[in-house]
Order: sequence, then C-alpha cells, then structure tokens
Amino acid sequence: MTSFQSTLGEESGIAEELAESQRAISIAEFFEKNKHMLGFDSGARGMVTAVKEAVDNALDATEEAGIMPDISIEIRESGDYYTLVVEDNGPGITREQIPKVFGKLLYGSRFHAREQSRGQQGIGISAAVLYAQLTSGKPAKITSRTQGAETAQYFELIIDTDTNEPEIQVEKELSPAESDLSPTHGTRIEVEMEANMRARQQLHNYVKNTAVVNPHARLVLDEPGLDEPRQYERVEGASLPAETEEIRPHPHGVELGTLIKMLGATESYSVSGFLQEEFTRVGAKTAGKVLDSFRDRHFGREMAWGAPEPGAELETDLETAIEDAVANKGAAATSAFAGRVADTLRNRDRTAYFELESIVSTVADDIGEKHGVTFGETVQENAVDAAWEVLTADVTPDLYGLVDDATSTRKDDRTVEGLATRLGEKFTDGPARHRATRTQVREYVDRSADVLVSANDDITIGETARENVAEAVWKVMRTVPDEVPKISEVAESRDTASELLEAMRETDILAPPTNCLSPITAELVEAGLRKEYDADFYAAATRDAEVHGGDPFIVEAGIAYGGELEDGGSVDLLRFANRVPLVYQRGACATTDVVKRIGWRNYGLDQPGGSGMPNGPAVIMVHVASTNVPFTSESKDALANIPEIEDEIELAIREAARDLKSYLNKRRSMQKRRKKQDVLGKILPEMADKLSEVTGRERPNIDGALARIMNNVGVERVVSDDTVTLSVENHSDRTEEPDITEIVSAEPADVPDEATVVDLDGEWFVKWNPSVPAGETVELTYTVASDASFDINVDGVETEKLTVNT
Ligand SMILES: Nc1ncnc2c1ncn2[C@@H]1O[C@H](COP(=O)(O)OP(=O)(O)OP(=O)(O)O)[C@@H](O)[C@H]1O
Repeated sequence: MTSFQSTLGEESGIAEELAESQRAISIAEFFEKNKHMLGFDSGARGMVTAVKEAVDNALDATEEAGIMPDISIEIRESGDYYTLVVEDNGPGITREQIPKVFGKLLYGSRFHAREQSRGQQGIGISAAVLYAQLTSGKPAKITSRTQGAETAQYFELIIDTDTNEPEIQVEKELSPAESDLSPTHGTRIEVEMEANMRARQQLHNYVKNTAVVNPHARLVLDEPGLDEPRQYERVEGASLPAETEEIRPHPHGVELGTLIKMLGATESYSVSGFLQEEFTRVGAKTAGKVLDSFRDRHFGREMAWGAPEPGAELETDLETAIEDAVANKGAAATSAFAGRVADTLRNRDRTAYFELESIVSTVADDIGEKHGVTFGETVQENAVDAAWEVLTADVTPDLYGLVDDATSTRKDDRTVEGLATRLGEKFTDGPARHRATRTQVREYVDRSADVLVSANDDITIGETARENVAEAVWKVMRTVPDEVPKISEVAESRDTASELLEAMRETDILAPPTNCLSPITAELVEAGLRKEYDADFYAAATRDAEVHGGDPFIVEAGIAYGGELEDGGSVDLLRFANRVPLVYQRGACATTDVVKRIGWRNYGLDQPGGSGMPNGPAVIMVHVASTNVPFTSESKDALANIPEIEDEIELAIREAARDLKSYLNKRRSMQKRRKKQDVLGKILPEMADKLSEVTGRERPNIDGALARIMNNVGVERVVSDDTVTLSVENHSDRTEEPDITEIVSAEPADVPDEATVVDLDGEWFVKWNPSVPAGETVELTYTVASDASFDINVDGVETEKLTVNT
C-alpha cells in the first residue's frame, strides 16, 4: 500500500499524488468485494440466498401476472460445484430485458414502486449471477418464454464487474422442443457455484415457511441425497393474494432531498397542484391546509388585536381617528365611513392588519356608492393606518388576558402585567403589520421574560410558561393571504423547500391507502400454522395499517402452542417480510428484540430472568408487510429497529398472546381439576367401604357424590325393566346445555319430543340437548327391550367438568 505519511506536511502536491489513485468504483466491483452484504458470505449461505432470490422473483412475477405459481428448485452436484436450477411458470422476460435483469446489478422493476413486493432493490438475482461467476467462473444460463410466444430465448451471460454491464456469451432462440423450460411460459435460471449443503436446514426452513405464507403456491425442491423431491402442495381452494396497487408517496414520508428532486421534475406550476399531483391523499382541501402552514412558516403570521370599547380611555377614539384621516369626502360620507369601519372592528374579536385593509376596502366601496363619492387608494391607506394606530395604541390589556390564561394561577399580577407590557413592545417596535414567525414569537417571549426576571429577583418564568404564552399568542395570530412562491422558487431555495416540507409533515393528512399491501390475514396465518405445525392451540392477529416514513405497513402475528411442538428450549420464532421468510440474522432483527422484551410470564410462558426469549413448546410468527420494508442491510435478513414498526409488532404479538394466556389458564385449572377428581375418585369408594365397615350398615351410594363435590355436570342412566331414565344434574353455577347421544342396540319407544331418534344399521341414536339451569336436574325417559345394551356420548361440556355414571 502506498504510504504518504512520511511526506505528509512537508511537500505540496500530495493531493495530486492521491488523485492519481482515486477513481470511481463500479457497483459490481463493490459487491464483488462485499458479497456478505448481499447474503453471499459463504458457500452454505450462498446457496440459500440464491434459492431465495430466484424463488422470491418467481413468486413476485407469477402473482403480478395473475398466475398460480408452480416453482421448481433443483440443486445438483456438478463435480466440485453445485448447480442450482429454478424454474417458474410466470409471464417470462422479454429478450431485451433478460441481459439487464440478470447481468446488471441494481436493475429492477420494483425499486421505484410503492407497492408490496418481495423484491425491492433490483439486486437479488444479479447478485446470485455475480456470486456464481466469481466462484465457479461459469456464466448463468437463462431460458425465458413470454406468454403467447412461439419460441424461448436462451442466454449465457456474466456481469462485467468493471462496467456493471451484462457480457453475453451465448444468445439463441429455441423452439419449445429444444428448450429446457417445461411450462409453456416462464423463466428458468441455471447457475453453477461453489457451495455446500451445510445450510440444508435453513434451506428447508426457507422453502417450508414460504409454503406456510404462500398457500396458493406449489413448490418442489430436489436436492442431492433426497430419494424423491419434496413437494409443497398448493392448499386446495387457496387463491392468489389480493392484487396490490402502486401508490404515490405520502407527504409525511418524503425527505428534503427527494422533495427538491420532485419539485425540479414536476410539471405542475403551483405548489397546490404539485401537492395534489405528486402525493397520495392530497386533495384541494388538504393542499390548502398545507399551503396555510407553509405561509405561516414562510411569511409568518400577523398579530390580531381587539378594538377598544367606546369610552375606553384613549387619546383619540376609533371614529375620530378615521374621520381625521379622511379629507374632502363630505361630512356625511366621512362619518358614515368611519362609523361603519369602527363598528365592524368592534364587532370582531380581533383584527389583523390585512383584515383591516380588507374591511376598509369593502366599507369604502359600499359607503362610496351610497354617497356618490370615491374613497381612493390613498384615503383607504390613511384610514387603515389611523385605525391601526388606535388598535395598537395600548396592546397591554389584550396581551394581559392571553398571558394570564396561558400561565398558572400562581403567577401574580406583576409578572403577568410585566410580561404583557414587554411582549407588547416587541410587537409594536417590531416589523410593520406585526408579522412574526412562530420562532420569532417565542423569541419575543423569551426576551421579555429574561428582562423581567433579571430586573426582579422574586420573579421566575419557566420553560413551560414561556412556551404556553408563545403558543397562546401564536394561536390568535392570523395566517396571511399572501401568494405562496411558485414551484421554481421553492425548488431553487433549500430554505423555502424545507419550510414546505415542514408544513407537509405538520399537516394532518389521512394515512396512505392500504390497497398497496396484501396482508396474509389472521385466518390464513392460523391456517398456515395449522398446516405445518401439529399443535394444541393456535392464535393469530392482523393489525390495522400504520405508516412509517410515508410507507404504509401492516403487522401480523401468530402463535402455535403444545401438541407435537418441541418442548425444552426457547420458542421458535418465524419472521416474515412481505411474505418472505427471513432465515438469517435472527439476533439482529427488530422482531426478535420485541419478542425478548415482552414479559412472557404474564402470558403463561416460562421466561428465565423475566426477559429474553421465552421457553416452551411454541412457535411465534411475525409478518411485516410494507411498501418499503426497512431491512438492516441489502441481504434482507433482519428488520431494522424502527419504533413505529416495533410498537405494532408488539401489539400484534400481545393480541395473539392474550388468547394463549386464556388457553393456558384454562388448561391449568382443568389440570388441577383433573388431579382433584382423580384423588376423589380413588378415596370416595374407599371412604364408603370404610364407613360401611365401621358402622356395619349398607355401603352408601356414592354415584352422584363426585359430581356434587366437583360442581360438575353429572349424567346418570337408570334402567328399570324396560324403562330407561337419563338424568342430568347440573352442580355448576351456570346453565349447561350438553349434547347427549345414547346409542341403543334395540329400537327405543315412547321417546319424548325433545329428543330425536336416528336408526343407523341396527343401532339407534337418541339425541338430546337439554338446557339444565344451575343446581337443577333434568330427566329423559323412554322404553326399550330389557336386554338392550347402551353406550353414551356427551359433548358440549368439558371432560373435566363432566361425571358420567352409566
Ligand atoms: N422469474 C422472473 N420472472 C419475471 N421477471 C423477473 C424474474 N426474475 C426477475 N425478474 C425481473 O427482474 C427484476 C430484477 O430482479 P432482482 O432479483 O435483481 O431484483 P428485485 O427482485 O426487483 O429486488 P431485490 O434486489 O430486492 O431482490 C425484477 O424487478 C423483475 O422485474
């Protein structure tokens, strides 16, 4: 490595020497050196990433074209290398696009689209091609046939890392018979790479979990060592995920650089038009609100003052001041004019300078017409100035009211008065028309307060009081009607663009539409878990859409518990982003952080130390769907720690966990009950025997005792000759409605109407669904041949709460 240290500082020209070795680096060159960033850190991982990139693309392409995906993944050993072939039945790729899609990094169709898709950056599959060529030296082989085309296009290509351009080695048009592509349309990619199958488990997890969240897809995986390919069948009746729509950016999401770029590129002439054209959720009304907020920032607001009441102690009253300012219009017209302006001002709560101008102009037209005179521009200006002088002659009482309301009751008169007086001076000594921005108002308050505090040892005015006063004053100030700058002016000034951006962010705007997203839905999350995990309990939750940085997102969570799930370690966490399973970097993922910080003991799961991954036979799944999933890196393995998204992940998990908690609570109480029943079942007969032995009396009948002690529902059958009596005793504290089915070997007779009888191949099913209030007994009586045999089935009451004596 060249060292410049010895000469640094001694000679000039180092920069020139350095310049000789400075040059642009192509993106392909960069990733050649930083393969790990794209998920190609090792042979084992490289294979999983390549499969993931190809399958994600195949799923995106088929779904976009409305085709039910049929995807095959084949991994073969080829000498020292492995060959990966992924084939889909998608729409295919045109001849012109194939070289760019596979032979150029950062080329794709989704980077600029605000729509949920698996692919985002336009880097995935070309990175796989790059990895393959770097490790095996072999080109990628691509065959693609578009829908309706007679022939398939075949390419062998590599990426020229100096230029990041495709280098085509073979290009052919193949007839269907010549091509390896099985479906009538779709894409087949074959790459040979240095790899190993150590990450087989991760590969299987990826394919299996892809099947969980894409029940509409059929996947086939063939790899060395398998007797036959693994099939992941499409779920019967599953349909394609709801079609998503591309949306424009949301005003809350853009950054300054992007806004300036958009301002430069827009065809709109006005800021209002620009907002409505380029952003989602902005109509004329919302644009108006943004513009007002922009005006407040760009021009400041004008302070509005209340008019003094007639009789107030003033040097000149309003009428006189206005009359004095008007010359040569005749006494009647002048007095009518001054009177109307003064009345109008007194009828208003407050008036700002621009409002006064407009009032004077309207009154001038009106009175002028009535009296046949013209109140010209100069007269109007003079009248405005005269009236303004009266309005602002003593602003202290006005501000006193505002300051008093905005500060706590503990502030004494002296403080309020002192602050109001000084604040008033800031306005009256400040810019004409009493214009100020929000920041300036706060400065006025601060300066006034500082002076007051430094002159009076006993006065303090804290941060909150200052902010409250500033806000109270700002609230009564008026947004000015000035024309906002044109687009070109905003685009040219970074400060003005920044004011517009702030206005956009501060205005309440409807959240972006969510038809650009396609959540899996709670129902399918649960169905997917049921399909792949044999558990006792399942729960799922889908949250409403939220927004982060202008991109809408939806979080879903699911939990499976018990059954065949492995116990004895921490729970399994399945992470998904836009329906893609995340395989690596679990520890660096926001979902993991959220799961770890939830107090799982509250939900019935064991959690050593009260934090960290919970233990137990459970699977927790989290799916984040967004138009822009914030990954920690280009390899798309882990979600970044974005507070808004973490909050939603937590809420979704907690929603599902609440169901788990009630399930586990119930299970625990049932277990306790069962234990108690087992003990009672054993000791009751023993006690009865002992009692009869000690007393010498007959053994007491303990048939209904267990049900009574346990507050159970007891079902008993008593047969006397040909009469059968089924009785249901309800010892619980609520009405029970058991479904009782008697299975009798002979035809029953005299069956009351409340029961039904079905004959099935010589067996009679007597069905009865009594409603038994708490503490009561209900009986069903029928007759049957005395040698008949019986069997009984009771549903609708948990086994632990049921005692059957038949
Ligand atoms: N099997 C396929 N069928 C049809 N089009 C495809 C297929 N594979 C890739 N493409 C097209 O090629 C583009 C580039 O794919 P690539 O994997 O490089 O990036 P991506 O999927 O857009 O984003 P990411 O880098 O996040 O994976 C895609 O955006 C898509 O338009």
